[in-house]
Amino acid sequence: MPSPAVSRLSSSMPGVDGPSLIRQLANFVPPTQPVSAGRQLPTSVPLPVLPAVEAAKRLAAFAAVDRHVGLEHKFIGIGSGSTVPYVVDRIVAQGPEANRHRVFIPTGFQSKELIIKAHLTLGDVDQFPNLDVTIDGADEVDNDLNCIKGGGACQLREKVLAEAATTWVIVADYRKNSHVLGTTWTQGVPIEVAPFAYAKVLTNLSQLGSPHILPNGKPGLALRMAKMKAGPVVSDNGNFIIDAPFPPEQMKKPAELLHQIKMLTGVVEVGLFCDMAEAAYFGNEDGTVMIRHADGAVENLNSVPATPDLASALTSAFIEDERPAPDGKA
Ligand SMILES: O=C(CO)[C@H](O)[C@H](O)COP(=O)(O)O
Repeated sequence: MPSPAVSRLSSSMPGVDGPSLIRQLANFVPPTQPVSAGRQLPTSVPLPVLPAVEAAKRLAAFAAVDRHVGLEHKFIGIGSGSTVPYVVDRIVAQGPEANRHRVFIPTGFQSKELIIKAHLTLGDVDQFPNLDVTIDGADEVDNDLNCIKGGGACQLREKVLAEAATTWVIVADYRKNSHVLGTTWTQGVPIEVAPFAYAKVLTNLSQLGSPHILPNGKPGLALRMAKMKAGPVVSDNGNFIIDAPFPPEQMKKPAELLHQIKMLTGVVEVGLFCDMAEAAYFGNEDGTVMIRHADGAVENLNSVPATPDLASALTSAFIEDERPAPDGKA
């Protein structure tokens, strides 16, 4: 349902319906404040229209920053992936004054570069082990906000920064919103392993139930190989990555599976993040954002403000509570 503002606008523009206007608004990049000694983004010209998935990522990131990065937040974890650059853009748009006394902690090489290029202050988690908030992407998120992460091989640092933060928030596009992990992210649970132990861990994972060939005939359990380099992917920590798919019966209990895998000697970290997220923000194709909270509540935002409003954050269009009724009836 379009917000009142969108309805008013679309009724004054013949031939423009609410959903299409929402889509256009979703593609509008807001004017931003120049950052001292940093890059200066356009102040009035919208950037080129993004493909729907990119626009959805941007909406999710903007909404999450507006809600979770306030003036009082000084130590901020920045995750990895293709959604996170929009998180940094929105933080930069809060202006130099908001960012002057903040320190940003990256989950890997990519986010370190983002922080440096945005002229934000870079720190590391060994200097700042207590973060106010970390915002990160995810490869898939289930009903209980458990996630698969590590598509970019960053899960070790990502989990450290998730645990170090008072609040851990996920930003993603609509394709990541799932009921059972492994439904859309089918290549398996990313597992970081000590290089010399990889063959032993592969054997262990096979014994745990990860198939070498999937039921559809595609390759299953495997050491992740690099695309533009001969040999395996090497993580920012100098380790290898194994991708281990498991049948739905095991993926339905991600915490149990996480503990089983983590107990294998040679495993450094597992890309299953269970019971950690406070909220997941999913940008949708129609320009709306769905927020799923850890307690089961679901909010739908019909729009995201063009510029960050540090005082009042977002306006919730409406709130649906999807928690089961106390008597157990739907
Ligand atoms: O876990 C990750 C990297 O290890 C990323 O957060 C995950 O792959 C999501 O990335 P994107 O925002 O590109 O979908």
